[in-house]
Amino acid sequence: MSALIVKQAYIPSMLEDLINKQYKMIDLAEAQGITDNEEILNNTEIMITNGEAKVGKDLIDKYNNLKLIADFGVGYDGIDVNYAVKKGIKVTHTPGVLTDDVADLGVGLLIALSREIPKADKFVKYGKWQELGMGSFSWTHKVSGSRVGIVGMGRIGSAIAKRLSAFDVTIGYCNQSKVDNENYLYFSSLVDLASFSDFLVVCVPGIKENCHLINKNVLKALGASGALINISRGSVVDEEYLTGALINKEIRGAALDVFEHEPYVSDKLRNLDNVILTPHMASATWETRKAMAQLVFDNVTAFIQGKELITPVPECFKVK
Ligand SMILES: NC(=O)c1ccc[n+]([C@@H]2O[C@H](COP(=O)([O-])OP(=O)(O)OC[C@H]3O[C@@H](n4cnc5c(N)ncnc54)[C@H](O)[C@@H]3O)[C@@H](O)[C@H]2O)c1
Ligand SMILES: O=C(O)[C@H](O)[C@H](O)COP(=O)(O)O
Repeated sequence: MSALIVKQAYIPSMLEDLINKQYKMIDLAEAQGITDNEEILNNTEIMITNGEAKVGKDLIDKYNNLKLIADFGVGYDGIDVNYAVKKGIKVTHTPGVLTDDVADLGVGLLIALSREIPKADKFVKYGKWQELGMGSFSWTHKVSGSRVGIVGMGRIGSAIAKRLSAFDVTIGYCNQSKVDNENYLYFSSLVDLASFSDFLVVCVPGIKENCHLINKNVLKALGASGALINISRGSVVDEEYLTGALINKEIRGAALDVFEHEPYVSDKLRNLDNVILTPHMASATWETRKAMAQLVFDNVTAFIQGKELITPVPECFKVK
């Protein structure tokens, strides 16, 4: 008999279909992933979840026979990976297959923010151009040749740097280690990187250590001509301070795909016109979601067949 699988949190139906075709999966997502059913708690070997869903010690301890937690997503900040690994439970995620999409959106947001594309679109659609005439839309800011600071030069950060290099920008970055590219300027201080940057693009994981990494000091250093782009995790940015900084024009603007209390976004932030807000959709294309679903399925299958896992969460860098 195949291993018992629980669906702990939201995953797309294409992944459910893949799993259900071959295995038996119990849907606990609607009950917020919690059950008291002894049979499920004693027999579940595989949990499928997403990286933001809370899979902490208490939940892990409820399962007596859990062997694999398969995360639909590259980020695994919701999962207590250290505790799972201590208990001999393996964790997999979906790195790589979503890198292009997240980088594409990051670059798209940067350009849309700087050239004020959403505002310009509304200006034409709502008849303002016809009403006010030629030259009535205010000038925007240039992207080509600017200075871009990447916070976290991993898979996604590097893909953003590569794309932006075609715009002749100067790339600076902070990372846990220097990368092998002499064209990129390494900064050991995030405040110095922010001072250097016209655009600061956040690409680090939402681990505890990175909570409010982008804080008052960093935003002050970014300054009135600087803009923030965040496509990583909402927890990395002090959203309350950022909102004030945007209101007071301490920074020029922000483009955010992720928020501290998703899906809640404060009225203050939503009402600003120097922000672009998207609903955590950086990896949400049909093509990428299909590849992510397949990778979760392949990891589950490798586990069931006793083969090496395809994309285990790296042992060297765990959420504490
Ligand atoms: N918006 C979305 O839908 C979406 C989609 C995919 C990924 N993400 C987020 O993007 C994150 C990055 O993904 P990735 O595949 O590039 O991961 P990655 O592990 O390849 O890269 C992360 C990089 O951040 C660096 N880093 C970590 N903490 C740092 C710090 N304090 N200062 C400087 N550098 C630091 C690491 O050295 C690493 O190079 C994920 O963890 C996830 O949270 C968001
Ligand atoms: O970490 C990730 O991979 C992303 O945040 C993930 O792709 C987003 O998934 P969602 O929250 O849209 O289900």
